[in-house]
Amino acid sequence: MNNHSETESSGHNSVQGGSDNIPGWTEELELAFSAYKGPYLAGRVSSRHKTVCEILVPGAVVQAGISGALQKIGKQPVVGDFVVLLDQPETGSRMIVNILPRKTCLSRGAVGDGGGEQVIAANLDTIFIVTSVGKDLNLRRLERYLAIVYSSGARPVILLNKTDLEGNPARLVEKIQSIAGNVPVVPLSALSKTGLEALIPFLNPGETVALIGSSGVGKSTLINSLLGETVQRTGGIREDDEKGRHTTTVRQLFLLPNGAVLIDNPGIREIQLGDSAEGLEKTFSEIVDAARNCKFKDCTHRDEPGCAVLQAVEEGLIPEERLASYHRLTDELAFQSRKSEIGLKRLEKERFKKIAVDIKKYKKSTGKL
Ligand SMILES: Nc1nc2c(ncn2[C@@H]2O[C@H](COP(=O)(O)OP(=O)(O)OP(=O)(O)O)[C@@H](O)[C@H]2O)c(=O)[nH]1
Ligand SMILES: [Zn+2]
Repeated sequence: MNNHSETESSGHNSVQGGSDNIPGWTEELELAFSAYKGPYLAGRVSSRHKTVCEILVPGAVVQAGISGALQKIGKQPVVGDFVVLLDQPETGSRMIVNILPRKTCLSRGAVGDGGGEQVIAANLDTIFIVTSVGKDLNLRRLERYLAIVYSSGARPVILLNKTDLEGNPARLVEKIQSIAGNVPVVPLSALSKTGLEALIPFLNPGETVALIGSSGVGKSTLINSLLGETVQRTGGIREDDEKGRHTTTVRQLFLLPNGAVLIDNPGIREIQLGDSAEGLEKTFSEIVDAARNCKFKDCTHRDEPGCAVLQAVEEGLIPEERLASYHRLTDELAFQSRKSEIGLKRLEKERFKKIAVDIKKYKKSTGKL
């Protein structure tokens, strides 16, 4: 507990200073944090704004800036991060000075020139991929989401929502299961609150679950149903985001009564395929298995002779559209990594340009020019 100004508690059970410990805190984190002696606090990032983060500390939600040293080395705290705060009672402020080791990491290939990956959220145990009956149901899109989730290290679970609108949900579950391997597929209706009990095994105390899925599939409705109340989703603070646009931010971390944490973050919802090479292999494991028997080691399974994958398609063991989807996603990945490589090269060039200018300045100042 501390005596600084704290965010007012608004009463319901989203994380608003209602928790006596840090949700998701583990013994490993305790150990990592024990290295810090002095006026340090541990906390968890519940939302991220341009320059400040909202942090859950035992019994409160506080705001903290990000230390210059952390920014200098390019370490950016994200939602779900466990962080070390330097408490500065004399100024009444707190500063994030380090990020504790991440267990899992949801990222996307950065857009723009920067290259590299952009981490969106950390320490997610499970990700609910939400889809719904009707026209949102798209196996190819689900494959894409699966690849993303696999590469994050979190466990994927597919939720088929709005089953109240479907006469035969079991048929759809079967269809999804055909591309999902061992990933659980849970039919439910967030609106009529049926089937929610099947989610209990994935909502364990201390575990963190995030939701992804297209707009309109019912993610907000599901969160509300799980929390058993209507959470205010409007009236958030307006603040500049990274692009300098105004966005409405809302509370993004919710604590279930049993101690499970739900994260609903716009950046997570909109995730694109990033650096998911490993994720693709897990998503299309039957293709990877078949590929072991291809004649050429670097077979692309398009038109090579002796391709075991094409053979499996020919024999009807692997659906043609499944291979097409694999090709589409691997092409996309190759394109993105080329793009970020170009971005990195450009960065490098700029860095050298700056060094050259610095040398010039130095020579000038020392009269060597
Ligand atoms: N029939 C039916 N409608 C549902 C169900 N769940 C959600 N809806 C409706 O679907 C619409 C979209 O639901 P939201 O919860 O806002 O969807 P979302 O995924 O949060 O959408 P975004 O915020 O745009 O990403 C709303 O009109 C909901 O009432 C369900 O189980 N059955
Ligand atoms: Zn092949």
